[in-house]
Amino acid sequence: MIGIALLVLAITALAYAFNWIKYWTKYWEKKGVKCLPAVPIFGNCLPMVLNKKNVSEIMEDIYNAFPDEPVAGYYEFLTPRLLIRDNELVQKVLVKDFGHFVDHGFEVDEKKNPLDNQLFLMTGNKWRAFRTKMAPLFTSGKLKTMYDVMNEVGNGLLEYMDKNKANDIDIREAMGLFSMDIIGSAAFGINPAVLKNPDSEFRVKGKQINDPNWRNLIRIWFFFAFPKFSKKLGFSFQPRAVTSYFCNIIRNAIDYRKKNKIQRNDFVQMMMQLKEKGNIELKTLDSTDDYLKDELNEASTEIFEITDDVLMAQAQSFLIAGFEATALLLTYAMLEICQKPDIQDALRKEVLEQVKLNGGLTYEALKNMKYLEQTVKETQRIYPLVPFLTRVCTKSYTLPNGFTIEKGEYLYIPAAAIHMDPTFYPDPKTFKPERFAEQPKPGTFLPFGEGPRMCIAMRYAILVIKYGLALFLLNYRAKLSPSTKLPVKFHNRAFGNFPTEKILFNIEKHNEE
Ligand code: HEM
Repeated sequence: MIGIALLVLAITALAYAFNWIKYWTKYWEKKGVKCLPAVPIFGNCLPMVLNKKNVSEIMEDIYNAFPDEPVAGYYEFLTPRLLIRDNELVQKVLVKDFGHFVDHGFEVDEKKNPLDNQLFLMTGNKWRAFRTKMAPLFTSGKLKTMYDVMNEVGNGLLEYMDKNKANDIDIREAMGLFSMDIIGSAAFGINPAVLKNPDSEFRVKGKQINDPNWRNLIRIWFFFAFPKFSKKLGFSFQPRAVTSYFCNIIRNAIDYRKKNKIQRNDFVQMMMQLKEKGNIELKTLDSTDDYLKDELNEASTEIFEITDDVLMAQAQSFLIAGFEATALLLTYAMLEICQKPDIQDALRKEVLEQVKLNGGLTYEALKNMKYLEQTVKETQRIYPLVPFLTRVCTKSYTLPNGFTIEKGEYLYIPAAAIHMDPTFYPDPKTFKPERFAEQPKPGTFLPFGEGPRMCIAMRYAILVIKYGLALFLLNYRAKLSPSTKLPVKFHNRAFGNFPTEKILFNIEKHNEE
């Protein structure tokens, strides 16, 4: 008898689950939004799970399937997301009508995981208050001060290259070490010196953060696929063991400065100053913050407490963001210029000219390197490290065609697919830095996002990348090692563009040619 009851219960539960899944995989069809067929449970992500396609390719398929639609439907496993296709609509969502799409749409439990209390994951007015206070870290004045420290790390990169020049050099490894030393020294005054000690614990832990192992993959999949459920499960956005290691290092740096009364114009200093204030009052905006100008009208007197935890969350997220993103971009830029000697020559010519005009590889010299800047942009177009932007609708919004995006619906902006659209970038697969001699159309170039929520550290990242490339080109010529497997393949199961194999190159010092 009990057996039969259990069987009936199980069948009923299965029927409910099946109906629920069916309901969700028809979400967009019911709203009249076109989409490619979705598989129960996996939505449109089955090719990613089966290691057949990465997320950029899946989104590109949907983007290309509906060329006349402003939006298309996408299912991230069981979560329906709206893909914004039309570039004018992209611009509205990110900039003009930002007030309807303020948040990134990740669900975190800050009480369980205090380190998730970071700017990228913050929402609403709290985000606005912290963004306003943190933006001044990246003004030209601050970047110039950081640049002096970067120059010291540059010597470390040259020593590393000299030491390894007889062998194949793993570009990602070299650029990863360089990026770590730069962010550690320039923003935190830590000097990890990983270029000298590539096997140090600092480097090993740093590498673990984005390692596409199963544990990391499942945690991140959950965040994207089941945002509310992952919050209930208390998942942390970053691997906890690694983040607590970096928190300890930052805490020690702060204590050391306090004890020895050391002052530096960097991120740690700004954190210490904020902490002394005790809270942030959200009334108006700093004049140095150029991203939030549209929002200036809204005066408010909300007060946000600045706890140790909230500062530590910002600090460790900055440190971690500084490790990998800049390193990968440098890697892909090198990959392209290694294969195109004419571009490499033109870049070196510009670097030499500017160094001569400015009396060295100065901040001003870098600012004037326009072809180098175009090369960085073209690299980001082809290899956007964040292949799609996320938003959640925070206030319902009606499109010109009458379709309404409801509050709480999740949105994706398929940056990688837009970057490969021949309407905006003719011959999109070919690497042509000159195409950026003209400004791209609004809403078509999104490597750092756009609008008030765009990458806060964009100018810092571009500075590091330009500096790393210029310094390298000034001293070395590079070509790909015959051991590098082309075309470079990317991890299908990760949410960023991570190469699956080493990209190796060989270098020659210019004065030795
Ligand atoms: C090449 C390097 C980098 C790339 C390509 C990149 C890209 C991005 C993108 C696409 C976003 C989301 C923008 C949006 O939703 O519109 C973002 C946000 C953010 N990035 Fe970066 N980033 C880079 C480096 C960095 C670095 C070095 C830091 C810290 C030092 C950093 C800190 C942040 C923060 C805090 C946010 C959240 C901003 C907010 O929500 O207000 N990024 N970044």
